[in-house]
Amino acid sequence: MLTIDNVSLKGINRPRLSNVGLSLDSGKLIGLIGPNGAGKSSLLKAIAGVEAASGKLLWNRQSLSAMNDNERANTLSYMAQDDTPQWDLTIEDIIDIGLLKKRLSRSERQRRVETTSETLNLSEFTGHSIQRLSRGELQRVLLARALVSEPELLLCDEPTNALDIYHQLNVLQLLKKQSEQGRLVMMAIHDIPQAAEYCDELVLLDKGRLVCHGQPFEVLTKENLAATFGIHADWICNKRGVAWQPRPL
Ligand SMILES: Nc1ncnc2c1ncn2[C@@H]1O[C@H](COP(=O)(O)OP(=O)(O)OP(=O)(O)O)[C@@H](O)[C@H]1O
Repeated sequence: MLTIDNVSLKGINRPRLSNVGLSLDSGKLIGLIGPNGAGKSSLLKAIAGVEAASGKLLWNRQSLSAMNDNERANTLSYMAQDDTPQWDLTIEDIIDIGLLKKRLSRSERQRRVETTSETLNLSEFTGHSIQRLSRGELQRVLLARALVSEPELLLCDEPTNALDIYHQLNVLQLLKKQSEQGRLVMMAIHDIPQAAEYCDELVLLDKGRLVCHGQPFEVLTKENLAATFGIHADWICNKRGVAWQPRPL
């Protein structure tokens, strides 16, 4: 269980996070939603320890900030938004970085890198330099680097934003599966219908504040969508499923 207690992070004109408090259970896929600048990335960075925030961040009652590098690496993985490594390394080298702090035999490392690579449809790029990949291919490599250590807590900042629709669905199903295996998976996501369909719970942020946390139907109310995104959205149910029609207020 992740406990986020009164977490704040300073910004330039206004706080990036203001007294955010949440309890999130393992075994769930959590979607972080909110408009640009709401604080989604800031919250993921604070949990990952990339940014030093005030307040408490506890993983199973143990302080994340008190963990040493090895303990942290054995607990969580963080996939940043739009990370662009400049090194001329192969995709296997990059995925293997996710195992740097794990004490595994060479063969076990190799096995895990291969399996994760296959899961993300990256096998055809074996031996390729990451400098020759498209943005979407690179995004899948960076997700593989986060997944390969099989972390209890997986933090992904917009893991699908550069992907084609096939790979978006593949990654969402994969993250869902990770949560079903007992992990806590948190992802920032802008696609509201996908967030509603795949996530067990949503966390709606706006201007660094927590607006609402709950099941998708509890969070995606007309009032919340109007107040945070400035949109009016009708959810339409018909024989083909559920669609939504957003328009500016
Ligand atoms: N390093 C930084 N120093 C100061 N302020 C920052 C920094 N990074 C981001 N901010 C500000 O903090 C606020 C929250 O940014 P954050 O990146 O967390 O938003 P977000 O919800 O992830 O947005 P987006 O949907 O655009 O990715 C924004 O107003 C942003 O301008």
